[in-house]
Amino acid sequence: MTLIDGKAIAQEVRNEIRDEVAEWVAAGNEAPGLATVLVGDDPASAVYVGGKQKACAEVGMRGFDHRLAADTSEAEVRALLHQLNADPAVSGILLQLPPPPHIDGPKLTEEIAPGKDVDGLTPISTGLLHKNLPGLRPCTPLGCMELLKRHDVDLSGAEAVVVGRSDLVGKPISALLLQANATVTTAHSRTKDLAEVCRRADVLVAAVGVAHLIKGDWVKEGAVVIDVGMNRLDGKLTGDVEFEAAAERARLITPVPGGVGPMTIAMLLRNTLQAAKAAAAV
Ligand SMILES: Nc1nc2c(c(=O)[nH]1)N[C@@H](CN(C=O)c1ccc(C(=O)N[C@@H](CCC(=O)O)C(=O)O)cc1)CN2
Repeated sequence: MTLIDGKAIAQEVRNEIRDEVAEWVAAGNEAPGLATVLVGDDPASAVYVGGKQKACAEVGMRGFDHRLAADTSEAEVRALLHQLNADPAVSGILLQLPPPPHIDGPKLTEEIAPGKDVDGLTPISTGLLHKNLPGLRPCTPLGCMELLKRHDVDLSGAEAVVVGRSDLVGKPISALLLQANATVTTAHSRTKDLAEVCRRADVLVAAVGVAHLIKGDWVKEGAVVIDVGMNRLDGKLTGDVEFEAAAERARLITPVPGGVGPMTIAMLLRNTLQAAKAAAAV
């Protein structure tokens, strides 16, 4: 079994982006700018947004860090998103999820201009993804695909099973795997005999958000296992897969932490650079 070191691969990607940004700026262009919008004081979200802003600075991008009080109204967040849409210094915008309960995160995300949608979550980006047209793709699914690519996993004709159907991960990763010519099954909470469905996977992606739901003996011998889960169990961060038991059967497997998670921010930087370049081309 080989461990997929997401932390190291994310660092490689970040180094590549830093060089590309330097080249872009040396050619006379403005540095790309990323605006993050965080509503409320969820501690995990604050850590993720802090990580995004820090990563931005490290690769030479400009950061616009908007932190709004937990009782900010939807109308106020919408107004800020519109202001950022109109700001030429801002190449990419994201609304950190989940927002407080009185705010409809997915609905407000729709207010982000498609060209600045670096989370790839607006209906326009979703349409472009499913049509396989150029556009911005969601960061975590992109990160999973990058891990598979950097480990030379041949997806053509492979049986891929994705457990989870969220807009953030499950649905877009299923679409990306299909575009890479895998035979894709999207499983979910109503799937009958989930164990048997998982056992046929050459590539198993767990993105369901339930700690250790995927048992070791659900993993086919020699499979590649990508664990997107990020669950707190007894104060410890853990994935959706029973790691030790799964690792005995898998050929390649991501750990939690240190697997898919760090790739999310690396891919966000890549999307921001892509958005800046696309904006300059029009
Ligand atoms: N607007 C968005 N909101 C959320 C997204 C997103 O892509 N866009 N994804 C997640 C949170 N997230 C980024 O926002 C994120 C999650 C995890 C990591 C990460 O590096 N995890 C580390 C462990 C960190 C820890 O100890 O807590 C790892 O897995 O090794 C980065 C970003 C939901 N919201």
